[in-house]
Amino acid sequence: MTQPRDLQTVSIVGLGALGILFGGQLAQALGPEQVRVVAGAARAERYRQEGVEMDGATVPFTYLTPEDTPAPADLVLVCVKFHQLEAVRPLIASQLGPDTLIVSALNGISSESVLAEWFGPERLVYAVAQEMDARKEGRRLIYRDRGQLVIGAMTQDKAETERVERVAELFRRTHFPHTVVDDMPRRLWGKWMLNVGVNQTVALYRGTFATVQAEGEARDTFKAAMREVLALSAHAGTGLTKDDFRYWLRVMDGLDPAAKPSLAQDLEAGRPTELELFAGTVIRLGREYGVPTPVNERLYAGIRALEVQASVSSSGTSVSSNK
Ligand SMILES: NC(=O)C1=CN([C@@H]2O[C@H](COP(=O)(O)OP(=O)(O)OC[C@H]3O[C@@H](n4cnc5c(N)ncnc54)[C@H](OP(=O)(O)O)[C@@H]3O)[C@@H](O)[C@H]2O)C=CC1
Ligand SMILES: CC(C)(CO)C(=O)C(=O)O
Repeated sequence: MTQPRDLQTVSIVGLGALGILFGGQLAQALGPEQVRVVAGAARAERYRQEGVEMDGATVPFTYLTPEDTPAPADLVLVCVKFHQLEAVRPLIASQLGPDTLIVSALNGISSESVLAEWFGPERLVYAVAQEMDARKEGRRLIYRDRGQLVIGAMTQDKAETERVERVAELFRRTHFPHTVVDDMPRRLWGKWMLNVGVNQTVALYRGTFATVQAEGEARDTFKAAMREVLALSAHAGTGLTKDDFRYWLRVMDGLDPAAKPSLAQDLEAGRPTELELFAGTVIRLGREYGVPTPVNERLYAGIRALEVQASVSSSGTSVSSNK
């Protein structure tokens, strides 16, 4: 049997904060021809005209549409928001050859299962994006910390471990910041626990990371929302412990106090948020396992109300474009 070749070409789907952050680092190491950004015709044309900027320079990507894709990619890195996943399904499909792998940088515990259902579980390498504070403003990436992608196998399956190793080899070769872990289900749930706490609390309090880094009501809410995920984890068999809780608290305390998590960025910009991925999922799982989730219910209601306010105040203007 022939071994799949080393990963050489990467297609980025979703050129936002993480797409630029990750794609920019890969393009620097692999060269612009090897790192392609895939989009529909109108978006691709905008990117070709305007480009995107990281660290004060235009990132030299190759921009493709599904129609002008010359050959499949070795790896597709998915960097859209969860509610944009359905719209980019054909873009991802257009990059796939027999051995193409898919990594999802999305937050939450759902995107990989959706992608596995669409494209086959044998393509997936699970990942968690952590320790960055990135946002896209116009064509520019703004960040203080680059963070890293943590990858790992969800099962003991040898084929899955080999897939993880193929991606790890690419990351080592390109000096891409990453860690390979052997407890990926816990990592996925741990990062989700952090997002449930920090993304939602900062959004509700209309603050920054500083809002939850200081002792007080907001930090208490942040921790209480995370504790509900800890309780769910015992039922889901993902084994989050108090040590995980403390680890993710330290990760959050290390973020730029002046920056904001992605959900707060979306709310402020009047864009749809990933609320369903966070409180929406906590509440649903709470009902399933018989675990009370009052803090997430409060966060859900509060953020929904702010979303309605934001869409009313921006009515008449388009809040997001899927073209
Ligand atoms: N920002 C962060 O620091 C972190 C984010 N995450 C997670 O990573 C994921 C991505 O977040 P983030 O990078 O912040 O999101 P952004 O909103 O910055 O980026 C998403 C990008 O997807 C593009 N897009 C939307 N719809 C389409 C479409 N139909 N076709 C092609 N492109 C499309 C948009 O491009 P355009 O701008 O051209 O419209 C947009 O910029 C989320 O799940 C988030 O929770 C995880 C860790 C950290
Ligand atoms: C917590 C954080 C900032 C990751 O570093 C994040 O995941 C987000 O902004 O969605």
